[in-house]
Amino acid sequence: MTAVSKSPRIIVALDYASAAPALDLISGLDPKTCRLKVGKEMFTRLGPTFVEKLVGQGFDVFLDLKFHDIPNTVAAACAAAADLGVWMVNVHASGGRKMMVTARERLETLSHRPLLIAVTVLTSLGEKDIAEVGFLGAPADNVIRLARLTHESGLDGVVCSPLEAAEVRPLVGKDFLLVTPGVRPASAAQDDQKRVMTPLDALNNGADLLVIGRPITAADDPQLSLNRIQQEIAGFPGG
Ligand SMILES: O=c1ccn([C@@H]2O[C@H](COP(=O)(O)O)[C@@H](O)[C@H]2O)c(=O)[nH]1
Repeated sequence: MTAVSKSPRIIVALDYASAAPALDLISGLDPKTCRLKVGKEMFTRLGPTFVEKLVGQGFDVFLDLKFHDIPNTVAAACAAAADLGVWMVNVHASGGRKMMVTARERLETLSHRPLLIAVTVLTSLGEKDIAEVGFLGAPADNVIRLARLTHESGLDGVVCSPLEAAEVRPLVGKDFLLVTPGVRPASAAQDDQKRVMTPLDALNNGADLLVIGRPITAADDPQLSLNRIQQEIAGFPGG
């Protein structure tokens, strides 16, 4: 497992329909004070060139494409992501041990090896949702099971909700990254997220990195909204 700096703790999820508003926001950001996430929407619209542009500006870029396929396909996709110079990539833990191990081993052959993490249970899913797709138990039970599997597979961390961070932490040690979307300042709308916590509560509960999108990107003044979140966590080590 690669030791990683947990600071800056905020990863801004750039979920925009075009490059212009994203670049407008980024123009006021400092790579030393926040990281960026490119997800399915922007990657599908703008492709690898957009990702390389952000990397070229000095940002740690989390390419959040949540690969889920047979081991060979996922490993090749992770290697393609690594070629873009990104800081972190992810897969779905439910793709299984062989898939995660194959992806990790493939990345280990490369000169630039991004961090590799796995999604446990999407933060938009609640108890009823996961029962409907056939998962037994509460969301936290499934997060714990998949976090253990991810840890055993030698990955660098997991995506989970901040609600589960305290239960997962003792099972995986301090260096295993807990990357948490489902983060909402107290005044923000919950949107389609079901398992949420405020930024400061998330860190106090054991989250390492906070993925925050709409509370920043959909705000009237995104920069102000980000500044407020940064102030909220400023007293937390590395915040
Ligand atoms: O379980 C997950 C995994 C990924 N995400 C992604 O994080 C951001 C959250 O955006 P908000 O606007 O702050 O809700 C988004 O890009 C998701 O694709 C997640 O929310 N939950």
